[in-house]
Amino acid sequence: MGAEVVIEGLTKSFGKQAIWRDVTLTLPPGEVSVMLGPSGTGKSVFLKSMIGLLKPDRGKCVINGVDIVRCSEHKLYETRKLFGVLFQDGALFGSMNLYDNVAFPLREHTKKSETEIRRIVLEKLEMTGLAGAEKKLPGEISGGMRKRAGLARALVLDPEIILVDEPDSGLDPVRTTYISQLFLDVNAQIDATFLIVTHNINLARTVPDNLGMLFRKELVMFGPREVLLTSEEPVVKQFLNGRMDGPIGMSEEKDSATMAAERAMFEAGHHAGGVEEVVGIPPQMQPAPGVPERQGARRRKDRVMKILHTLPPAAQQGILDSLSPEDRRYYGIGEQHSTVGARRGQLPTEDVAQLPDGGGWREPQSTQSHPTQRLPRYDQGTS
Ligand SMILES: Nc1ncnc2c1ncn2[C@@H]1O[C@H](COP(=O)(O)OP(=O)(O)OP(=O)(O)O)[C@@H](O)[C@H]1O
Repeated sequence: MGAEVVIEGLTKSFGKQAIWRDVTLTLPPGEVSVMLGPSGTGKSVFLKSMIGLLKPDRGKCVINGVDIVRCSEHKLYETRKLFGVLFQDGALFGSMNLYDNVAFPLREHTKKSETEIRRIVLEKLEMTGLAGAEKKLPGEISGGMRKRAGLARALVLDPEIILVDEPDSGLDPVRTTYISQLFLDVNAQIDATFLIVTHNINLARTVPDNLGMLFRKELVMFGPREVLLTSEEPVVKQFLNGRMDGPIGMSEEKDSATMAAERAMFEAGHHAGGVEEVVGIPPQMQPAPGVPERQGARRRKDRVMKILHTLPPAAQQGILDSLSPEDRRYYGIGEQHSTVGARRGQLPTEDVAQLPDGGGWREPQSTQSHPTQRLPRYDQGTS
């Protein structure tokens, strides 16, 4: 199973320029999470901070009991081995063929024989759909293949956590969907914890278990996908619909005068961009046929069912709607709970979290106090 990553109060600035502050979230083990955010909000800085390539000013990032913000160089070096990172352009060595690129971490960080290295490299190339391409140079292949080769290389040391920086950059929407499918297939096969940073709306809507968003130098929200996909928070709605109408401006946050002037313009009929406003929760992409079931998805279902009553009503409804008849029986959800609105957004814990004895994913101690970080609490009878 992938490692859990617990981030608390993480804050980063460069000199006087604050990038983000007090970021608190937990990446649940083996689940796929996506961090959204307008350009320049520090998503890449966030990834680099998680692997200790940049040093946050304060806060914690704890992996397997090691806080990588404060640990020794030796511990940091050891903990980094848990990560596989897929950089935007694949970060391949241009002069090496794909085989040598993928073999590189094994030759650098292990004492494995060339026979063993060959077995691993060919397995990872196969897993990423690159069997037969081992002699190609990065310059001879498409952007999508370069990304898949970068992913193959990220996989050779059997990572527990995979970080992906803007997988869609330079890819068309179809290739972006193919690489998304690959992430889910790989997740199903190795059960690693994934964090993908992106501004791709389709990917955000259909791929992750959890969604977060950085804006105004803060984590606006982080929680189960259903929470952000049904959120009424203006910045989240604007971003997920790719429209001009909202707090996000051309280069950064809009001031209130600009926002009011633009609002008047849109109300007068000017197109705010984007297509029709997309509402609701599209089904999540699944591993391809023949690929094992995602263990992370199974644990995630248990986890969200336990915190269901703390989530906003629309998110509760979305989660209930996604349950199969077997799931409903397993969690003890009766027909009377098919409409959350009828219960004014309050599902009593005893009705929604009847996990069989000893079964189900145990929520880690550290996350119990913030199942959906930075969200207002919704268990106060909000209708
Ligand atoms: N090493 C650095 N030194 C100083 N400033 C930096 C450094 N790295 C990043 N920044 C600044 O941090 C801010 C956030 O950058 P970052 O690349 O993380 O944003 P992003 O959200 O990933 O953007 P995009 O979506 O456009 O890739 C930018 O203003 C950038 O100039």
